[in-house]
Amino acid sequence: DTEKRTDLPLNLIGKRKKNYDPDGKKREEAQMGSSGVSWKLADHPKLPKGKTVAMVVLDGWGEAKPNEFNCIATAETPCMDSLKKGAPEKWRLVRAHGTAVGLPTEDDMGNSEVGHNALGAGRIFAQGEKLRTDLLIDVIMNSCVMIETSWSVIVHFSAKLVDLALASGKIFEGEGFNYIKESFANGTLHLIGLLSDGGVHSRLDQVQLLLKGVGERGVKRVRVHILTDGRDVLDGSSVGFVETLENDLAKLREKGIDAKIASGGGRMNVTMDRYENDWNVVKRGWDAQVLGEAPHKFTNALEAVKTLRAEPKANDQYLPPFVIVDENGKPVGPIVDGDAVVTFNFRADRMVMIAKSLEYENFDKFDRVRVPKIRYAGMLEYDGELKLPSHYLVSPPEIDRTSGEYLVKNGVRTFACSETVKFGHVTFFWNGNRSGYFNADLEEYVEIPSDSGITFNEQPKMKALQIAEKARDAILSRKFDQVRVNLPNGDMVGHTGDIEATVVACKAADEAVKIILDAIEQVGGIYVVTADHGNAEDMVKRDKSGKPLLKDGKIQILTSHTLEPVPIAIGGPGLIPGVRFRNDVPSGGLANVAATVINLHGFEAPSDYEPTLIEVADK
Ligand SMILES: O=C(O)[C@@H](CO)OP(=O)(O)O
Ligand SMILES: [Mn+2]
Ligand SMILES: [Mn+2]
Repeated sequence: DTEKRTDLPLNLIGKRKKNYDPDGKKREEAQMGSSGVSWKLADHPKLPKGKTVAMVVLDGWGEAKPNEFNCIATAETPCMDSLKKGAPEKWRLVRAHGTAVGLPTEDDMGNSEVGHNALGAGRIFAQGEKLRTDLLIDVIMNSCVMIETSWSVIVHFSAKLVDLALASGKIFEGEGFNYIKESFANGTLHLIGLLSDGGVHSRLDQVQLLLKGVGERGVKRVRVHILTDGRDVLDGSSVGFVETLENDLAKLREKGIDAKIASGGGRMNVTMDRYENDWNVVKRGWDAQVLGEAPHKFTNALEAVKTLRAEPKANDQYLPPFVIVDENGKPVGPIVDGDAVVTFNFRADRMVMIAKSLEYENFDKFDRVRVPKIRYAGMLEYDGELKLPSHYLVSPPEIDRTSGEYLVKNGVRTFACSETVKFGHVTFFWNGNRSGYFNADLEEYVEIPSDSGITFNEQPKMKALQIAEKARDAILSRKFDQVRVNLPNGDMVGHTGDIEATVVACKAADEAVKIILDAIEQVGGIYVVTADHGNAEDMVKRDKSGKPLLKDGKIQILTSHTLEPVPIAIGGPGLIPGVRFRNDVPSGGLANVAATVINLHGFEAPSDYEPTLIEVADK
C-alpha cells in the first residue's frame, strides 16, 4: 500500500527571500533567478512533444571493470546489459563525482544530493576556484543567491559555503551565531552531528574550526554528541575521528573551557534517519542527547566506541546509542533549559527530522518526555519551504530554475516515485532542495513505505518491484508526460558492504528497469536510464594503482560511494530516428542530463543549462 504525500506545501514558488543587491540595478540584472524569469521554453526544432518520458535513476550504479567486487557485473542484469550492448550511439558514460557535480575536488565521490541536484537543475553548482570570495561572503551573510552570469557559475555547494564562512570568520557574525551565543554565559553549547571526513553530510575539519571559534568567543561549556559514520568512510575510522576530536576538546580544556563528548551512536541507528522512515532512530538520539539516557554508559567516548565496536557484527554505521557519564554515573551532558544546540551537518536530508524534534512545539512523532527551552541553530537551513530550523549559521545555496519547474510551467505532467529512503531524492533534491509541488494539478509524487528497523542486506530487493509497478501504471495511464523514479537497491544495499546481498539488489533493480521499459514500449514513449553516482560496482577499498588495499592481510570492504562514472541510456519507440548521443561533449556529466530530458519532451533547454547530450542526425 502506498501513500500520496499530502503534507507537502503546495505552490511555494518564489517565496525565498532575495535581498542581495550591493550594486543596485546592475546586480539585479545579473540575477536571472529573481524577477523576470521567462519560463516559456522554445520548441525544439526537431523533437516532438507529447511522448511519455520515463526517467529512471539507479541509485549507486556506477560503471567499472568486471571483477569479484563489482556486484553489478556479477549480478544478472539482462536489461541493463542490453541497453549497453544494443545501440552504441544511445548508451554512454557521464561523470558523477568531483567538479562535474560541483564538489570541491576530483577526489570527492559523488552523492545523492549533488547528483540529483545536477540531474534536476541542469547546471553545475559551485566550482570553488572560480568563486569570488568577497561576493560570496556577502552572499552567505545576506541569505540570497549570487549568480555571476559571466562565469555561468552559481554558488551552491553547501560544504563550500560553510568552508568560506568559517575561513572568513563570518560564520561567527551572522544572525544564527548571535542567537546561540546568548546562551554561552550561563548555558552549555551542544554540537550534534556526523563525526566524519566523508564530506557528504559533514566534515570533521569544519567541526574543529567551529570548536576553535566558539572557544575564542566566550563559550564556557561545550558538549559534543557524536554520530559515527562508516558509510562515507571506512568502517572502523570512527576510532581515529574520536581521537582527533578528543585532542581538540583537550585544547579547549587547557583554556579553561569545560569541553567533553556527551553521547554517541551510529548514524543509521541514532538520529540520522531521513524522510520520516523511522522516528525511533531520532528518538534514540533524543534520549541520549537530550535526556542523557541510553542502554550503554561509559566514562570515555574512545572506550565507548572501541568497546561497542568489539561486539559481534558491530560496525560504525549501526553502533548503539551511548552516553558518557561521570564517576557517579551521572550523564555529563544532557540538554537542559538555557542551553544552545547546533546540528553541524550541512546536508539536509538526514537533519530535517532532528530539527523538527528540537524545534517544534507541537510534536507527536515520539514522546520527548522533557522539552528543554534551548536556542537551536542548524549549520544550514535544512528546508527552505518549512523554514526549518528558524536559525542557522550559514545560509543555504539556492538552486533555482530547475528542469522540473520549467517543465511543469510548460505543461509537462509529472509523476515521481520512490520508496521512503529515496523519496526525497527524486522530489526534494531533484527540485533544488525544495519540498512540495510546483503545481499540484500537474504533478503527483508517490512514496512507497520502506522497510524500517532492518539493514537492507536483509531485504535487498527492497521495494524495487513496487516502484516499477507504480511507474508502469503511471505510464500506462497516459496521465503523465514524465514518469520519474529512483531505484535505491544498488546504493542502499551497497552501503551495507554485503557483497552477496548487493548482487541480489542489482538484479532486482534491473528487473524493475525492465518493467518500466516494457511499459514505455507499450505507449510508444521514451526512456532515459541513468544513475546518480557509483556504489555497487566497487565494494573494496583500493590503492592508487587500483589493487585491493590490504590491512592486516585482509581486504577492506568499501561501503561508500565511488568516483566511477555512471551509464546513461536513451531509447524507446518514441525516439525519432536519428536521435543519438553527440560526441562533442566527451566530459559530460549528470548536469547535462536535464537539457537532454527537456529536449526529449520537445523543448529547447534554457541557454545557461549545461549542453544537451543528444543531437538529431539528418539521415
Ligand atoms: O545514505 C546517505 O545519506 C548517503 C551516504 O552518506 O547516501 P546517498 O547520497 O546515496 O543518499
Ligand atoms: Mn544516491
Ligand atoms: Mn548512498
